Amino acid sequence: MEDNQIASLMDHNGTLDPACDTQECPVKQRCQEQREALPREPHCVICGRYGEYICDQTDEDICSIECKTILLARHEKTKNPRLNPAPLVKIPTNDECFYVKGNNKTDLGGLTSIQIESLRSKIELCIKGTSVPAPVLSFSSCYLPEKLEKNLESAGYVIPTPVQMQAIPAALERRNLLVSADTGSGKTASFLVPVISYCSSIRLRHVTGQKNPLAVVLSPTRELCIQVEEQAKLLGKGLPFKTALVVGGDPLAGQIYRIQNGVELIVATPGRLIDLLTKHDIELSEVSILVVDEVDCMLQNGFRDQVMRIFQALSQPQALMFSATVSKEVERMASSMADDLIFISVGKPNRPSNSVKHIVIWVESKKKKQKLFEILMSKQHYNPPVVVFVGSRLGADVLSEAIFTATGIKALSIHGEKTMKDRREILRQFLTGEISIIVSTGVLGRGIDLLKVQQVIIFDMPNSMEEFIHQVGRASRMGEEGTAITFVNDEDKKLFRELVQNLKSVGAAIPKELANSKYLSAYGFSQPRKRRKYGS
Ligand SMILES: Nc1ncnc2c1ncn2[C@@H]1O[C@H](COP(=O)(O)OP(=O)(O)OP(=O)(O)O)[C@@H](O)[C@H]1O
Repeated sequence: MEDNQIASLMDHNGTLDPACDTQECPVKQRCQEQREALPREPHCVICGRYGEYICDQTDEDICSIECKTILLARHEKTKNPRLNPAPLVKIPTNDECFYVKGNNKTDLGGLTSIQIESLRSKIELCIKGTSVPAPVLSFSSCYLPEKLEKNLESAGYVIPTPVQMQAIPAALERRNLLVSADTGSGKTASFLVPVISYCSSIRLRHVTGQKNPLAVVLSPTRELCIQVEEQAKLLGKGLPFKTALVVGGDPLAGQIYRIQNGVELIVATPGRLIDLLTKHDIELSEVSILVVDEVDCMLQNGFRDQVMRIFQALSQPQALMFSATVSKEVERMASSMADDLIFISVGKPNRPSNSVKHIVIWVESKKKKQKLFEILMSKQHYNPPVVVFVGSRLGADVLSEAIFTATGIKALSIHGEKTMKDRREILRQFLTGEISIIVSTGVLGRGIDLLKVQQVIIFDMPNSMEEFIHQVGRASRMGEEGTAITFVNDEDKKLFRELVQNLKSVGAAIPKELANSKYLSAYGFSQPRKRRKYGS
């Protein structure tokens, strides 16, 4: 090894190697020679192994000369993106043939920095953070395991969506991310692709030993967890990638058994995961990625303490945080949780989806049912399958029965009081077209990919504009057109200001009762003042 290479690597104690005070232990040349990091030890910023050394030029933790070279090349590339990507390295595997460049790094796809900026602006990508990798135009530029690429293709994912173009390469570089993108824009695969890629590459490198979980996805509802786990299974098919679902309602024993038999990913609701960790011996010390889906909801009172407990129980995992609605407050909390965070936002943040046609109807509470029945019986306005959102569990049960009695259309209700078995069965019937109307509380409001939903009816306005945006988002996935019909009256006055702003931003008509409401100005929204002329 060159003297200057040795001199340019420092271990964390300021000596050459922490394992011995003498210079007998040579500096590790190759990343494969380095061991995995133990809890609370530094991680190599390139490959995630034990970050035994500090790079003298960047002050970052690295495990070997090899990773230092990649790190410096990466810095160089950010300064000069025209440089050629490093050559491909083929690594031998068991049943899986997959290629990595360096250590699963993405390349710049030959794009110049001007092209990168122009691409970002075309797909309305807004980035905050340092050394952000370039977006990719295809999944193949990410050097994913071959089988993962095939699975993406089989799932119909031909090209990445805008959020995937930027979030996947950044996550593959093991960066902490906060991502805000429209409902239905493909955020789930934005985190699952890097998770599956990371987990399977670790397993392919270390074929023996205990298979402790390597990644955790936290989601607020059981339905969402089920959906994420199903998508993870689909995309991870044929790879060394097993999943465990940890949610309330399903027997705990089965969940523990599955984890103890070796899984790569746990998809969990926070409460149930804490339950599992406190009462049972589940080893999470190897978890290197924590995904917090619906992060705005997860950092609110109620979930925040649980999420923070899980985060602190892990050893400095890479944090990937996603939602369609990310406020400044969430941005601040996320930055305090994760170092050197990249904030990616796609499109106009915190706005209802543009692909949804909005119809807002002013209707007094006691007339809402009648109005709903009229819509459901009108050939022109009823566009099944439909999700009707209401504010309470009882309301959901009562309304679903009333719909059947008044219109003859079978409707089922779904809410947190129903058993997991019932909730699964109702979703199954809905997805297979056996029933065309679901009346739901907020449980289906977030994330659930009700693929064929054409119409959402917001019967009761939710408590916040964020929830409204998520509920409306169920009507349109991947830019397909859908309709959201919202009932509004004076009982929703607290949301008038934000509602009007949001509706204006997507060009929706505003009912005159809402536009002229005294509560608009009472809650701080007023018409622009006429300019007064001075001096005449
Ligand atoms: N690259 C892609 N090509 C084609 N379809 C895709 C692609 N990525 C995702 N999809 C599909 O788009 C739909 C919406 O994706 P997804 O559920 O991940 O949206 P989301 O952004 O998480 O929405 P929400 O905020 O509502 O949770 C899904 O049916 C998914 O299978």
